[in-house]
Amino acid sequence: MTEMQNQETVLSEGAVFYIFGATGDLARRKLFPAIYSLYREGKLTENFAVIGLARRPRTNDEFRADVRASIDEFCRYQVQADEDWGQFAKHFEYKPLDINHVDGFRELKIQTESLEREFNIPGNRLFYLALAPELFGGVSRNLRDGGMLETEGWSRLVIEKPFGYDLKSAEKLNEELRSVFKEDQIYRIDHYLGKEMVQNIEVLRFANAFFEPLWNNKHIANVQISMSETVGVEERGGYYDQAGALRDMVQNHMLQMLTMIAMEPPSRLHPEDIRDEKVKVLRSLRQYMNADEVSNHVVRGQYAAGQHRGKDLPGYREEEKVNPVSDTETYLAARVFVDNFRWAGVPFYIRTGKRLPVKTTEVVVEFKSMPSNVYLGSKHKLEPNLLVIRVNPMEGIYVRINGKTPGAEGGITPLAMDFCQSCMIGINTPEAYERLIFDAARGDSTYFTRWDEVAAAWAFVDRIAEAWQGTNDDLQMYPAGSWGPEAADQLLQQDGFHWWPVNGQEEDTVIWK
Ligand SMILES: NC(=O)C1=CN([C@@H]2O[C@H](COP(=O)(O)OP(=O)(O)OC[C@H]3O[C@@H](n4cnc5c(N)ncnc54)[C@H](OP(=O)(O)O)[C@@H]3O)[C@@H](O)[C@H]2O)C=CC1
Ligand SMILES: O=C1O[C@H](COP(=O)(O)O)[C@@H](O)[C@H](O)[C@H]1O
Repeated sequence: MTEMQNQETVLSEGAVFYIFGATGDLARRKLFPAIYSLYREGKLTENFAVIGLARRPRTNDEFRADVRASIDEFCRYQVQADEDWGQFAKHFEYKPLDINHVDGFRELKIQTESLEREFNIPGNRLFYLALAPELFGGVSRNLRDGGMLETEGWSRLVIEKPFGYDLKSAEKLNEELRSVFKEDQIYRIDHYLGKEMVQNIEVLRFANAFFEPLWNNKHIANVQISMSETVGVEERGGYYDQAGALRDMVQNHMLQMLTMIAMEPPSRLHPEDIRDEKVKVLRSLRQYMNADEVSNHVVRGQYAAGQHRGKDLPGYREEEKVNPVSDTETYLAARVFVDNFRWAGVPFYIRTGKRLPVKTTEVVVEFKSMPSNVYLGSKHKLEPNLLVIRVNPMEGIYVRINGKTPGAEGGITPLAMDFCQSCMIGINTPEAYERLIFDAARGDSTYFTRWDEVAAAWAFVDRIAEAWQGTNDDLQMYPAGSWGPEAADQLLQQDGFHWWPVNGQEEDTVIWK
């Protein structure tokens, strides 16, 4: 199924899932727990198998023990009883394989056919590459040359970011994949698109009569997308030092969220119609024409040594596998414009950073203020209405309106209408990877990025990267545990705005009042 959105709630047909990189971090923390959750919820029935692949030797029993340990540590469901575990675990096998050797793929074919017979699976094959992107091309070719794509069912490739380093390398990678798979067989993961509240943006916008008529430059003053993280680069210093915040977060997650906010209503709720509208937004992004424009609109920073909740934290340059004189940005804020009819003149402010005081992802839509002085006198300044979509880790929707101050003569106070989804449903909502693996298996590509989206996002990001090349004049250091460079605040002050909520809070999560 490529065109229509598949609304199937159970994977009735069954499939073999191949986890390339089965001994790695992503498989352990996200993929195995996601598969278990799907099974526990009945979305995967008994007609599935999982084959873990990596170079390290493992017996099937050792592999199943690894999978169990990962579920015990990271899954939102606990394994209930040994019989249940045995029933689930028998679907897992391991094959040691170096992706560079085609012989291993021929053996994999034999193993696959045996599992397909055992579990009554009609030849559907989902190849999940939890591998470094340099290996994607080789795996694809060897899947073809080893006969793995000769099947009566479907074959799909799921790949992780980063999708290239810039537009040129992304094009090359895409050509390698496309020499084996068709575009509609390729599922490019952006895990933010699997998040509950990111998917909710469409519903909020298109299912509520009171948002869509105001959703334009006549009524919206600005949009803010903030993704702040308390963590540093952890053990990913080698990768991150090449990527930085621009490639790690902006090229994918931030621009994807921006497209969800800014896109036109799709003609139908079909994957290609939705993706058509998203790519139009990416193509409408105003390109910075030179280094001056980049420095006027983009702030980059890097964390220095600092403190968070009384704990001393090292600077970025002291992190493992990071170049001690690195200029890589760990913080980025930018003023972005979507130059189309709906959004002309509305700034979209985006910011992301590591080692900030709070872990939170939020989208704030700030509406234009009412002309208060007409009826209140100029001494009253009304606060603007806000719509806040709280994505992560708290999920919810906050709407701020103005109301009469109780008991006071003529007083006006901002009131909060705060829907805390996490408080009502708890953290037991499906994780992004659960949704995305399930969507890929049922052939729904809505929340995966199409090649033209990836290319348009790189074209935007490349201009910034090029302007930064060979100079670090504008790189601002900020203490770990702070809200990043002051220049990011000035970016908004220049336009008469400020970041919401006002910075400086130290709580576990941002508090909206
Ligand atoms: N970890 C995360 O949270 C996220 C990761 N990603 C992306 O996902 C991908 C995987 O990340 P992650 O799991 O962290 O990486 P790891 O380094 O932890 O794992 C890499 C895996 O690749 C296997 N591997 C390496 N070379 C070969 C080879 N020649 N043949 C077969 N297997 C090989 C390794 O196993 P062995 O050594 O046994 O061969 C290992 O299982 C990367 O592209 C990363 O950027 C994206 C978002 C989040
Ligand atoms: O893709 C990435 O995302 C994480 C943040 O994801 P979240 O779901 O925890 O908000 C980020 O830490 C990482 O650097 C980046 O590669």
